[in-house]
Amino acid sequence: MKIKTICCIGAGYVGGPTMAVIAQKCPHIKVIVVDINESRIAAWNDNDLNKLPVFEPGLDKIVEEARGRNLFFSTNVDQAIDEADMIFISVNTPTKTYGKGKGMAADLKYIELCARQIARVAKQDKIVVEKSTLPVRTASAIKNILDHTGNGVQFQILSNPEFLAEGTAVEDLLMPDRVLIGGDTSEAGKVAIQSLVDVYANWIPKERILTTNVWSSELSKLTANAFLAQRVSSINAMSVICEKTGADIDEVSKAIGMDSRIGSKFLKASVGFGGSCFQKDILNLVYIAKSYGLNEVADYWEQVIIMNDYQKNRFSDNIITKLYNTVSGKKITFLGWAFKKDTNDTRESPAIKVADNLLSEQAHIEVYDPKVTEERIYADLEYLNTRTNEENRSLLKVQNNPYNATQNSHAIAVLTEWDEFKTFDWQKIYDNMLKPAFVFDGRGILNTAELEKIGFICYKLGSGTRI
Ligand SMILES: NC(=O)c1ccc[n+]([C@@H]2O[C@H](COP(=O)([O-])OP(=O)(O)OC[C@H]3O[C@@H](n4cnc5c(N)ncnc54)[C@H](O)[C@@H]3O)[C@@H](O)[C@H]2O)c1
Ligand SMILES: O=c1ccn([C@@H]2O[C@H](COP(=O)(O)OP(=O)(O)O[C@H]3O[C@H](CO)[C@@H](O)[C@H](O)[C@H]3O)[C@@H](O)[C@H]2O)c(=O)[nH]1
Repeated sequence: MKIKTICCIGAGYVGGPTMAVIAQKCPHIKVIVVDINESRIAAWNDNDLNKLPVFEPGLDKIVEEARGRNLFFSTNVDQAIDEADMIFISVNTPTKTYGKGKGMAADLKYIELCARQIARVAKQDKIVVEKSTLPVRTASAIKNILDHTGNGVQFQILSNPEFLAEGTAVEDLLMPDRVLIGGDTSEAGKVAIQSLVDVYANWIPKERILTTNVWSSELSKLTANAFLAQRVSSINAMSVICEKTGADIDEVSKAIGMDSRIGSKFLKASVGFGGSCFQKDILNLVYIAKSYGLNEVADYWEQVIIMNDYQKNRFSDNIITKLYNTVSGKKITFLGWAFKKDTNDTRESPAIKVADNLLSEQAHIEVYDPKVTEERIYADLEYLNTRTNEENRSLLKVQNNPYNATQNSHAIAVLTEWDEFKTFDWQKIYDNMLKPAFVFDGRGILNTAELEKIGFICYKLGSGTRI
């Protein structure tokens, strides 16, 4: 079946960039991205490309090229469903915050709402593609809803998990390591799989398009994230041993990463992993394992999260200890709030937990992040519910200039690895700080030897006493 019109429900960090790239690479396909969030859609349609709701290097150019030609953003979900031959579901699947599975299972209510809406609206056969990350076997629930509440039309369900990482979304979409498509093994299922293969084949070499059964595809997404997060927790577990022994985590990473069986990627020690996916997906995996009675498997994966929490708390504890066991009334500057560089996304960013810990010790924090807005930072703190909004606003200030943010500070904490931090005038920063001036590099990006020459007292995560 040749696809003429695609609809994507959910214009977020995945739906927006993914559909923009499909539209750019497939000018013969009309792509309509819909969302119930009106302000988000308005931002996707804004003439000022700096106002796109997702910041990703290179995305503005792609949107500029395709928008209005064959890429459209709209709030009219029904119309887009009706028009499309293929519907991607790319809505959020956060961790449940209520009821059974609270704090562990994925909340599938938005997925179910989409399925019910598709069933109600569709008057012709459709291919429904799971783009959201979902627990294994969700496709059967979607199929059930579609078949029982639909208008008698035929639906094929495909799983096509997204592997893009934020900050490199465009690159990842243009040249993915692989595209994974899972579908039914029936004849109709094979036709549906081929239709989606044909879409991607417009720019992706065929050998990189992998097809599997639907359950393998769903489970591969959770598995990939669990393995990636496990590597970060593993290297972070070694970082504390480095600090105790005088080994250096960057040297250890390089030494083990050159072993081709291990590989060099995802071995950068940090203040902890963040982002909307790793924690959510591992908790989901742990929940799935427990639901099958596989407690040892659940405990194994849960340890990845426990280690990550330890790393964030250890970082704030260390700041308190080094600042003579009290940060009360002291100004600490945060460089970075985003969960990684080159994104404005702050979901599960380690900066949030580190800030919360320090604010509970009555520290005064000033934050500088080149892309994250002030409202976002306050919203992140408010969500924790540790103290009132007014208290957060009086203890934490947001600055749009790093030199103002560091003025009269006792200490600087690097929470995100933004490249520009390396290019600051560190002498000027030092001159305007209180002494002794401390730097806590939670991302291992600064040249601590140079900073020490200036006079800073440096803590670099994973770097022990120098012999
Ligand atoms: N963020 C990533 O880097 C990433 C990467 C791979 C996979 N994923 C997965 O992709 C999915 C989406 O993630 P995201 O980061 O894009 O989320 P997001 O929160 O940025 O976007 C989801 C969008 O869906 C919209 N939505 C929810 N219910 C809707 C409905 N019924 N009708 C129309 N719109 C609706 C929301 O308003 C929101 O704008 C999740 O399952 C996530 O795990 C995310
Ligand atoms: O060596 C490393 C690599 C990453 N991180 C941290 O780990 C987190 C996640 O980083 P990354 O995986 O690069 O970004 P995400 O956008 O969260 O992407 C992950 O999650 C997505 C959502 O499921 C998947 O699609 C991607 O394949 C997967 O990499 C960030 O806080 C990073 O700073 C480290 O601390 N050290």
